[in-house]
Amino acid sequence: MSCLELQAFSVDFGCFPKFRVKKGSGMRFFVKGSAVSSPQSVQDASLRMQRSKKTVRVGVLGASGYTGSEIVRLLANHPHFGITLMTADRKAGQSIGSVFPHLITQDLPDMVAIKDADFSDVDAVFCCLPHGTTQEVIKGLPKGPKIVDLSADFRLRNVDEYEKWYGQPHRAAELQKEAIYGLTEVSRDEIKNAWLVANPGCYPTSIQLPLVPLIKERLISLENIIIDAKSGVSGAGRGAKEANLYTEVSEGIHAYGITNHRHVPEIEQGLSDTSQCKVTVSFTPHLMPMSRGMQSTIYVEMAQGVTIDDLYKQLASAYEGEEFVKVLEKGAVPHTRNVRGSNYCFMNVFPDRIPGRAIIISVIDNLVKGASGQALQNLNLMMGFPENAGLQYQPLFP
Ligand SMILES: NC(=O)C1=CN([C@@H]2O[C@H](COP(=O)(O)OP(=O)(O)OC[C@H]3O[C@@H](n4cnc5c(N)ncnc54)[C@H](OP(=O)(O)O)[C@@H]3O)[C@@H](O)[C@H]2O)C=CC1
Ligand SMILES: CC(=O)N[C@@H](CCC(=O)OP(=O)(O)O)C(=O)O
Repeated sequence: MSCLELQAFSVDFGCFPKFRVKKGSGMRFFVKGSAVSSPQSVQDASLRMQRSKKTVRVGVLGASGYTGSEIVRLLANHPHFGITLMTADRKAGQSIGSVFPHLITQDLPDMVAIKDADFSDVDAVFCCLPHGTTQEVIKGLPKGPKIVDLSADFRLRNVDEYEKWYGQPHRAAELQKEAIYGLTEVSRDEIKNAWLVANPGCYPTSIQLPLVPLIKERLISLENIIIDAKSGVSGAGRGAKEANLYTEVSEGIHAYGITNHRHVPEIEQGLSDTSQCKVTVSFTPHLMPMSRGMQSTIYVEMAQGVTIDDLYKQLASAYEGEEFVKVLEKGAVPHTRNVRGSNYCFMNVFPDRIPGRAIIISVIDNLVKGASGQALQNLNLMMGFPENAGLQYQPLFP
């Protein structure tokens, strides 16, 4: 079968992706990116795709990492998004199943290096790369695909702040102006019209979701906000680091980034935008001996005359009708284990024993609502699909 015949064959089946002959690898047939041995199996795979009715071609950059693989897991049940491109760095050339055996049943293209990626076959991209690398990669992409960037590279509007906190100059300052900060429940309308969304960090997501509605209604003081936050180790990514060895993180917890964690400016940017004046916070993250999960315990002063009931009512009304943010019944304590593997944020507010103060607890799965789940929520909006498409996973328990 010639290339032309192949193309005609693909048009007959009227589905994506088009059959491609992999560059430099001789004549092989590729359907949904995976090598197949004969036109008959091409036909079978094509029919499978047609039956799946997926219409949006998605690229996952950094599929061999934790957030990238979580995107792959979530998209397995997505009604409209199908993966046509996956990239890796050290693991380029490998299949997703060989790098992540829990994904072995996924019929997907092998991962390629970004320099070998064919972006003509994608309508949307999830960029799951380390910050710094991301700016260069996104700057170099062809115009067209919508992009959700999971890294921190486009989150801070002020590029000088980026340089200060990330220790390197911003290398795509012109694109920064076009990026929309993607805290879905807060910026839904802007996200719908964006082409580049900066997905929030995991800590900033768990912190801003409860604080934004309270600050908006001026129910808490903007001073003395104290945040004690805890993260599972997957928050640090899959790359091997001595500090993340089992022996270093098990059977104990420790604080890190005290007074200088790079999520501080992101949290302060979001809270200052809400209040229209400069908000500063005390933020201390901790590493917990668990693979995923995040809790933020936030200590605030209530505004003059405000009661704990006012805070509770405001949170309940702000998130009434929201599928992924739940204010628990009064007195119920949010647990990270109750949101594991899901896109939920559970929160609640408690009176402190010191009059006038309140304690807010917010939990998420750092890899889902804190990263890939929220990223998918955002891309659903950007592509005009229901926000919950592919995200209706119940939490894993135990
Ligand atoms: N983990 C989390 O909970 C959260 C992470 N994030 C952010 O999401 C992004 C991804 O994080 P995560 O998945 O945890 O990270 P991982 O370290 O697990 O994965 C990083 C991915 O990027 C690839 N990669 C690394 N360096 C390069 C490079 N120079 N060029 C091209 N590809 C490269 C890796 O490929 P290979 O493995 O093949 O070398 C891998 O696929 C980061 O910016 C992170 O800060 C955001 C919110 C939460
Ligand atoms: C446990 C752990 O190390 N967590 C990471 C934060 C998670 C994350 O990846 O945040 P960004 O998207 O902003 O990079 C950290 O503290 O740097």
